[in-house]
Amino acid sequence: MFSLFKSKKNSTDKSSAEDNSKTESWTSKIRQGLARTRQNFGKQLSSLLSSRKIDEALYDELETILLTADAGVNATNLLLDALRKKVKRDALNNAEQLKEALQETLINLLAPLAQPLDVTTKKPFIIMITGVNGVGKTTTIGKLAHYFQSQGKSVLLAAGDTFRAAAREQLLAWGERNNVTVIAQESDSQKKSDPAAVIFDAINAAKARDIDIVLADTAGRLTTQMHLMEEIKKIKRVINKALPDAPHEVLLVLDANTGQNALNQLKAFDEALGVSGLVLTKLDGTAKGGVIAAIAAQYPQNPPALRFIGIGEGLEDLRPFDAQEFVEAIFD
Ligand SMILES: Nc1nc2c(ncn2[C@@H]2O[C@H](COP(=O)(O)OP(=O)(O)OP(=O)(O)O)[C@@H](O)[C@H]2O)c(=O)[nH]1
Repeated sequence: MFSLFKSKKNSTDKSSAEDNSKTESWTSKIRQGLARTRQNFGKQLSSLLSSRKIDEALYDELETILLTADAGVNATNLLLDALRKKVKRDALNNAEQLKEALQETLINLLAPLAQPLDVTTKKPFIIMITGVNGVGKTTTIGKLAHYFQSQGKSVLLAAGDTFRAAAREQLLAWGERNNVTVIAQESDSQKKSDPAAVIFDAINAAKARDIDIVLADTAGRLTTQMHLMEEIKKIKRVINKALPDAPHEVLLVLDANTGQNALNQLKAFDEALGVSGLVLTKLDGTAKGGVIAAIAAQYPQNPPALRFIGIGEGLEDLRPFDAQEFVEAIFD
């Protein structure tokens, strides 16, 4: 009894130690991933806030810093208004207090975006991945599959990007390495590519194999390519035929480098498909992580669910979005 208890305790200690080291490694990873934004935004802030009194000139400079970090006009105004109120209410009078107040204001703005994806409500849980060309859809699918597998879920991939041959190969290679089934059409150039049919087959395979999650890739498309926007609507309809009430999640992948244009992409894909969640990729490649604030401020009443953020090309470089963790990582 005692030894059982002891061994259990040891294993709990071990797993909590593992959890702690995982958290720590993610914390340092996210700091590293967001280094550019921190160097741009955090450093400018630090120099602005060091040894300055809180006056109109400081607010003006802060406005410029937020705008250059791609926070956009709405988010910048919201943040500055909230900050002014806080300064007044709490009678803040030094830069260090202002910095803390800004962190808090930012966390308040971003926190509503943090809505984790619950994949346990359906089985198989069908996730359709969309977005414009090159934003990182296929890479995100590899990372998501890795993430869900690490949570003990079984995953099946549908190579629905039949347009770009490399996307199919990318998924197949990933599936082979990680022992995940990938449903793809045969690489027979004579055959007409039909992304909807590939995803339809994948859903049936997932049902037959009792798989937890299907990740369906789709080809990149510009929102102005009307025929391709019609095609993606059709893919969604076909998914729904394969499994009523699916897809359970329409994930729009946005590249953090696209700045304010991300808002236009969100609007257009949402109108076409009804987007239920976002992934913001390549935050490591940009000094302008402020786009996240722009997304939050665009829909203050009904903020979109930012499910995951991508901070690198590696399999581990994707995590659920956490507002506090993010804000702490962009401050010096
Ligand atoms: N630095 C960095 N690179 C990323 C990230 N996510 C994806 N990439 C890179 O972005 C490039 C495009 O990624 P893909 O996954 O092929 O993009 P896609 O959206 O599937 O592309 P299309 O199918 O052509 O629309 C690749 O070189 C990826 O390695 C990220 O979070 N950080």
